[in-house]
Amino acid sequence: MSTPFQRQLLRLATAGSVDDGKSTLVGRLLHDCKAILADQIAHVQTVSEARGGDFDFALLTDGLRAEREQGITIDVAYRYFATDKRSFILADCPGHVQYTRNTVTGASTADVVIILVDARHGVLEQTRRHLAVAGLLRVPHVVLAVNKIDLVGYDEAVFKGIAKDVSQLADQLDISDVQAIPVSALVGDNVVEQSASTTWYDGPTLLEYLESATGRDDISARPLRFPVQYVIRPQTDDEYRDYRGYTGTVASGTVSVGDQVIVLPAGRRTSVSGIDRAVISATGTAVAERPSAVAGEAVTVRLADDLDVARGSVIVAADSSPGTRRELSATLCWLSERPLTVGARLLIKHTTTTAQAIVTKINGALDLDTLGVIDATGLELNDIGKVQLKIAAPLAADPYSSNNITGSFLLIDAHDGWTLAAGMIDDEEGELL
Ligand SMILES: Nc1nc2c(ncn2[C@@H]2O[C@H](COP(=O)(O)OP(=O)(O)OP(=O)(O)O)[C@@H](O)[C@H]2O)c(=O)[nH]1
Repeated sequence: MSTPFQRQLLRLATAGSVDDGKSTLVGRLLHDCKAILADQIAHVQTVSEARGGDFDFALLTDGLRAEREQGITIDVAYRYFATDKRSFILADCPGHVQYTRNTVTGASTADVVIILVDARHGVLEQTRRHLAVAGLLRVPHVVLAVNKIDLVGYDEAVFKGIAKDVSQLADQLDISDVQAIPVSALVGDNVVEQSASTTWYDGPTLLEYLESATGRDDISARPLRFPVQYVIRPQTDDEYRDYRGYTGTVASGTVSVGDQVIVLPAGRRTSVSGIDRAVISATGTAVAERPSAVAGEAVTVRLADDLDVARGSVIVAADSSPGTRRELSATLCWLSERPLTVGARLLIKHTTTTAQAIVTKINGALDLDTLGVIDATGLELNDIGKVQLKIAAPLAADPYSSNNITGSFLLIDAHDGWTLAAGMIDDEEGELL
C-alpha cells in the first residue's frame, strides 16, 4: 500500500523548443499556485524593473541558467512544490541543444509530460520528437500546452488545429491520453486561473489537470525484482558473525519474509528468511527487522540458503521469473555526438549490473516525418532506433512495457564513461516503435 504522500505525489517533466516559454510557464505555475517564496518574488521584481520591463516569470526558473553560465553542468534539475491537493516533483529540462537527452532523462520517471508548442508555429520537428520519446517511455499522460495563445488573438481555430495535429501523431505513437490546453504563460491564461479570453475552451486549467491526473501504475503490484547492490558480510566476532545479507532497492513488487524467490543469473531457488532496514536515530544506527518491503524501499534481504549472490544478482519472485538473456532487441535514444555503428563495443548498465556489449545489428531508425521505421546503418545524435545487442554477461531483464526499471538500460563508452544512449527492451515481438 502506498502512503497518502506517495499517492499524492506527481512527477512532471516539461519539453519544448527554445523560446516556446517553458521557463515562463513553470514560473507562472509556481507563482500562481503560491509555491514561490516572497523574497524570490521581490528579487524578480527588482531585476525586472532594473531591466525596465514587466515582471519576468522566466527569472523564477532561471537560477539554473546562472549556474550553467558559471560552467556547472546541470542538464535536469528537480524542483519540489505543493498545493493543498498534491505534491509535485518537476524535472526542469532547460532549453539546450541536447533536447532529446534532457527529455529522456526528465520523462523517464514522469507521470505527466507537458509538451509546449508556440501557438504561432504549431507542430515542429521537436514536437514530434518529444511526442515520440513520451510514447516510447510510456509516460501515462501528455499535456499539450498551446502557449502564447495571446499572440494569436486567442483564436479557437488555431488551438483546435494544433490539438488535432497532435492527436493524430499521438494515435500513431500509441499515446492514449493527450490533454490539449490553450495557455498564455505570460498573461496567466488557463495556467492556474480559468481565462476569460478563451470562453470557447471548457476543459481544465493546467493546474486542475495536474491535480487530478493519476500516476504510473503502482509498481509494487508487479512481480518482485530486487537487484542486489552490495553483499553485506561483516565477519565480525559478535552476534553478526554469520550475518549475510543483500542490500538494494526493491525495483518492483513486494518482498516478504517467507517468499519463495529465485536468484538470477544462477537460477537457484530459495526463500526469504529476513528483511532488515537500518534505522538512524539520535542514539545511533540500529537494524530493524521488517516483515516486508515494497518497491522504492532500500533494504537488506537475507535468504534461507547460502547461495552464490553478488552485486548484479537479481532476486525475483519464484513464480514470475524473467529468466536471463545475453541478447536483447531494444529501442535506443542515441544521445551522443559520436554516431553508433554496427560492431560498436560498449558497456551496458542494467540495474546494478555493468557488462560489455556489442551492437550486432541496427534494425532501423524512426523517421520523424512519417513516424515509420526506415533503414539505417548508423544512429546519430538524437536519433531513435532499433538495435540488437549481444551481452557478455546474462541479464535478468524484462520488456520495458512490463517493467520500466528492469526493462531499461544505459549504454556507456568504456573509455571515458560517457552515457551514449538510453535503451528500452522491446517486447518479444519487438513492437516498441
Ligand atoms: N506573449 C507571450 N510571450 C510569452 C509567453 N510565454 C513566454 N513568452 C515569452 O517568450 C520568450 C521565451 O520564453 P522562455 O520562458 O524564456 O522560453 P523557454 O522555452 O524557457 O526558453 P529556453 O529556456 O531558452 O528554452 C520570453 O520573451 C517570454 O516572455 C506567452 O504565453 N505569451
